[in-house]
Amino acid sequence: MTDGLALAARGLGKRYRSTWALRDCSFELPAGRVAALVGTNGAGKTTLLTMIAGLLQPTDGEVRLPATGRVAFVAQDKPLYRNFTPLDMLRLGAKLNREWDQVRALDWLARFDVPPGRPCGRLSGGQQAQVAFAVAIGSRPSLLVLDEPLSDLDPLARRDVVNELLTEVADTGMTMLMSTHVVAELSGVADHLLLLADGALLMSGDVDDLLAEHRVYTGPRSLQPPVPGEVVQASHAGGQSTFLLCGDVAVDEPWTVRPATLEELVLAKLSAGWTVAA
Ligand SMILES: Nc1ncnc2c1ncn2[C@@H]1O[C@H](COP(=O)(O)OP(=O)(O)OP(=O)(O)O)[C@@H](O)[C@H]1O
Repeated sequence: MTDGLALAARGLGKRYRSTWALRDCSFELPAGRVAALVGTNGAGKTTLLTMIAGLLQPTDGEVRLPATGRVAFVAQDKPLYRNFTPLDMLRLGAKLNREWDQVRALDWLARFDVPPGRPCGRLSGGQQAQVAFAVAIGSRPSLLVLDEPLSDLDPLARRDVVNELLTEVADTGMTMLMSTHVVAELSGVADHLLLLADGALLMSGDVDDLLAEHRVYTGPRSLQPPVPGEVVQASHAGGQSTFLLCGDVAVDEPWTVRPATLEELVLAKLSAGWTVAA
């Protein structure tokens, strides 16, 4: 496996009976990145993350991790032992992991005001999520894999958890891969993107590179874009046309050109993916 990678997937696929949940998925994730796995419902996000965590056997292909790589996985339903207290969960984490950072795990519980001695079954959904994060952080992973990590949290807790996770990445050099379908939450958070639709990888790469490759052209209504390039999305309203193109070419008035936002790019790619699949 190439140095500097946190993860490489090659031809990865998973079939449930006759249906492929994920097919021919190949990508590399550089170490130290905050990567977002974005996709529609049923796109195959959980399937992919579970295979990366080693909890699900691929039908095809493989996941490669560095020899010293340690993966922590926080599943979407964040399973905990209901009768265990958060402190019990940390004790269990310390027993089950070769490396364990009790200070970081306790800090996480304290930071989010989780009562350390109350059974997990009597904690709120958001507090239970924080216990799962504390256990994952305590295990000192080189790759932290989070499936819809923010779904149980209120807007303030979402912001705080994202900030704390980014601090962990900066402090420890770990890589983070998190799934979401809330594209608006990614801006300023993710620096790497994996986009899935209908079991296929539509796009992957550094966010800055992907944004640099795409432009939005707006001008008078026209069936064709004003410059050459792959049309990711075209829309026409009134007397005006807008094209999101893969390519960056100067354009003459009355056309204007501007960079695409991450949200525009993701939504355009997902709509195009669905059109192709239909
Ligand atoms: N155990 C299973 N048996 C059969 N089919 C499954 C199983 N798990 C998932 N699938 C199917 O595989 C596809 C991908 O599911 P997956 O849960 O990976 O998607 P997802 O992107 O995580 O979806 P969501 O955003 O709704 O959580 C779906 O069509 C789903 O119905």
